[in-house]
Amino acid sequence: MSTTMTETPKTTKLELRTAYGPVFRDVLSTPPRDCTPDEIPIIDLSPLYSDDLKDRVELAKTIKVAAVNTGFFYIKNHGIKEEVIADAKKQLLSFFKQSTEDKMKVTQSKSKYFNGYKGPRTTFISPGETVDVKETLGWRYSPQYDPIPKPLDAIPEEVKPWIRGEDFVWEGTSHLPGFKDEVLTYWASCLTLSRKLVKIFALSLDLEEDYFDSRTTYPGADGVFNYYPTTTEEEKAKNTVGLGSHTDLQLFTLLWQDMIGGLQVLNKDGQWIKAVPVEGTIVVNIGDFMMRLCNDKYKSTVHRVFNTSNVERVSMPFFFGLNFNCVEGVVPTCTSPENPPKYEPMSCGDWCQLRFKLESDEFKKKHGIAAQAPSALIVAA
Ligand SMILES: O=C(O)CCC(=O)C(=O)O
Ligand SMILES: [Fe+2]
Repeated sequence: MSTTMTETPKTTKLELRTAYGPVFRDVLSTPPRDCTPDEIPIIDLSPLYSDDLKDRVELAKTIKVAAVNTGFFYIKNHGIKEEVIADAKKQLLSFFKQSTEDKMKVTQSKSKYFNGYKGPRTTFISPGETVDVKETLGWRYSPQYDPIPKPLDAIPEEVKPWIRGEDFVWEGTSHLPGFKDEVLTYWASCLTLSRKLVKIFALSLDLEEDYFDSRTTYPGADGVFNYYPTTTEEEKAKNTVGLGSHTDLQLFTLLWQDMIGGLQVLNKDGQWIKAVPVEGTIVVNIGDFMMRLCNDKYKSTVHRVFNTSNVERVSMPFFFGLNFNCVEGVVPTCTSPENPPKYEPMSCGDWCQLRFKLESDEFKKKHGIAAQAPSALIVAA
């Protein structure tokens, strides 16, 4: 006897942290699989550099398709030189290979604005998963390093309180030859590319191409180095994350990842898919603030990292957003009487600050001891 039954796929609830409190997503229990080219396409960015508006509009259409679909895509021919990336990666390794004592010279506890070093297993981005195994070094926007020169005596008063870069990151790494120079060269290249790419995003949302230009003069431009050590057998058995499930906060992220793999993306069906490394590309993903601006038309996609390989993995994300003092709600082309704004205007700076603070407060609450001793291994999560 045979019976036909349609099996409903099993799902679990994934809790995500947002500045407004937890939200939940249904996730299929089927194991992660490689992404298809439709889900995370490789987009040739050459038209970004074309003088012909038609080319740029075509590119905007392609990006729009990816942005409404998974919210993740790879870019090739992006214009950032291979040697700039290689130098940054070399500096990343020279930083993380130091002794804990040397890394702690730039500990994030010295920072007012979440700059600096966070040791392994000291963050906890996803409430329902384990602590994050990764180590991180972060630095934020400083006008003196902007590739578009900014006379420091002409910074508008309303912008000043929102400048988040802090010099202790460069002072505490000055013993590493070429570090500041090569890291900032990479950061400046990411910033230049982002300012070009945001124009394409503007076109894709039927805005004037220069809509975001005046809104990104002193932008959110956070550089991060991530180092994922190998996970122990015990950690693997506990499904320990390199970096737990989260969305990024700003307009979009440029994410350079090495060839080790481990990045996973939650697709529209709630299936985890692997964003397999593609040589010569950078991953782009949409952040929460973009999703707010376009009234959910583009998705801020959940992603996470597992380093289950037997070697270290590194990545270099760059988070790009509006001027932190810029208060912005849903843009005019993304709302109508039938589609009223779902979000109140808010400054990008407040939005980021709210969530960073929430994450660090919750870590301290749940893992108080480890928070005081950042290099400590967490035994019970
Ligand atoms: O390491 C990666 O591939 C992803 C990093 C990431 O998602 C982040 O730092 O926000
Ligand atoms: Fe991320």
